[in-house]
Amino acid sequence: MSSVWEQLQERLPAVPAESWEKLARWAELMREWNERVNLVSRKDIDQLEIHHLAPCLAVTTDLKLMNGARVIDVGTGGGLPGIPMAICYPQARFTLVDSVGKKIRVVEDIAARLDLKNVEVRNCRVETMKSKFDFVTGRAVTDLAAFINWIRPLLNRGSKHSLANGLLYWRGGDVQAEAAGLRSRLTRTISLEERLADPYFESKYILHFRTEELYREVTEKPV
Ligand SMILES: C[S@@+](CC[C@H](N)C(=O)[O-])C[C@H]1O[C@@H](n2cnc3c(N)ncnc32)[C@H](O)[C@@H]1O
Repeated sequence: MSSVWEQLQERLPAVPAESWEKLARWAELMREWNERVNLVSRKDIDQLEIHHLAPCLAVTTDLKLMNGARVIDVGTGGGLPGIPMAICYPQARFTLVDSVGKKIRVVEDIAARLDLKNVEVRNCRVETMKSKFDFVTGRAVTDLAAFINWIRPLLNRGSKHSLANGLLYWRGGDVQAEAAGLRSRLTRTISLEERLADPYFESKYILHFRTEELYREVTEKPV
């Protein structure tokens, strides 16, 4: 049977070949830190590569970034999806934000030990951030309506990358029902089950909303 890394490489052909070595080193550092700080649930750490890394890497199939793209990972926790994305997109600049200092110090250490020069970390609540970004990413932070209200002011409009500037949110469950309760319309729904050819990811998605859609949450009156 092929190793977990061979499986990932087969399923994720858009991950640059030169990224895999750093991704393997990242997994070692995550396991080392997870002994001390709860970044990934202890019972799930054996499945780190499949359950946590693979869904973050799945975005590489759809998202191609131009040089100098700016991405903010909000509620990054132990650095997901921010660190794996920073490894795969060295041409882009990543800001990783979390309100919990203990987690941010881990992310800082991991980024330094991986020599990721395109990563900046911030220990703050996202609502206090002022800079502008092409993309916001988030995974398992809060419900979509609240998240959209926090992050909308951080987004630039534009469409020079393969996806229009906007929000990429990793979400499981009945996302169509949740999205139906929003005024922002989904721009694209990426099925992780399809991208990763694995039934474990049934009902798990990466949701893309272009920036303009997020303004519907505040500018349109309810019908
Ligand atoms: C469930 S964890 C998910 C962490 C990571 N994204 C992952 O997928 O493993 C949610 C994280 O969001 C952070 N968070 C929640 N609200 C936040 C806010 N307003 N600003 C910054 N971080 C926040 C929490 O501190 C926590 O680390």
